[in-house]
Amino acid sequence: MADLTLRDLEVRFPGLERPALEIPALELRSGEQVALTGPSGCGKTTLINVLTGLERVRHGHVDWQGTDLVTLGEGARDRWRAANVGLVMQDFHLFPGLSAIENVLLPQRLARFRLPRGAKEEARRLLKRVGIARLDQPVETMSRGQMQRVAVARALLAHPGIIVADEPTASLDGDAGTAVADLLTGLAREVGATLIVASHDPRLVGHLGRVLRLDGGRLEG
Ligand SMILES: Nc1ncnc2c1ncn2[C@@H]1O[C@H](COP(=O)(O)OP(=O)(O)OP(=O)(O)O)[C@@H](O)[C@H]1O
Repeated sequence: MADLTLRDLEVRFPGLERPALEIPALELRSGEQVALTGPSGCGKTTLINVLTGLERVRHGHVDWQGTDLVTLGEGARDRWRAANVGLVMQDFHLFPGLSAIENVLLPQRLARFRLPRGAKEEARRLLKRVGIARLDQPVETMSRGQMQRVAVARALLAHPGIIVADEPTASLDGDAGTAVADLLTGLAREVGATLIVASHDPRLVGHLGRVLRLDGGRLEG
């Protein structure tokens, strides 16, 4: 579903002497589970933004199964991301005032005129799968671990071939972090999605089949 071929990638930002990212070649197999680690400022978030089409690339190729994100304009990248990528962020990005199930459904509500058939049933199933019992509970009354589990359910609703998480357990304590780490890896495996996780968390990195280390914008090893 989601083979990646990355070539000659170079990302520069104004004010930085060296490229923020410089990766001659990288390949991921469909269904692979990959951790992205490295010291602060090494380029993890930039690489995630490149792989999900959030950051426009001017130099190189970012080819997901024949779709080179470098050739797409912003609108086309947004549509590609909505169809192919489930995102989980460190600080959840949930909407306060909406319930758990409304948060799971929100991206589909915004992307389409009306909810696709079966979306509500799938949202209920996913919330149960991630261990959320009160589907109508307003998210701002939930624990941080519960909030992240709602965000994991939301990321999976459109059945993405690629799941990308940026420090998904960084703001969670012991058991909550372990639960989210187990869910992300277990669910990605269940649906056959490629999983890419930027993380320092050994609870999570230890679960992933492959570890990519960035240092100064370059991959080590
Ligand atoms: N929009 C931008 N403009 C200028 N410099 C940027 C921009 N975004 C990132 N950078 C710089 O690029 C480098 C890589 O940043 P990035 O956020 O990808 O690192 P990171 O590995 O995710 O760090 P952290 O672990 O602290 O989140 C840093 O030197 C950062 O200051």
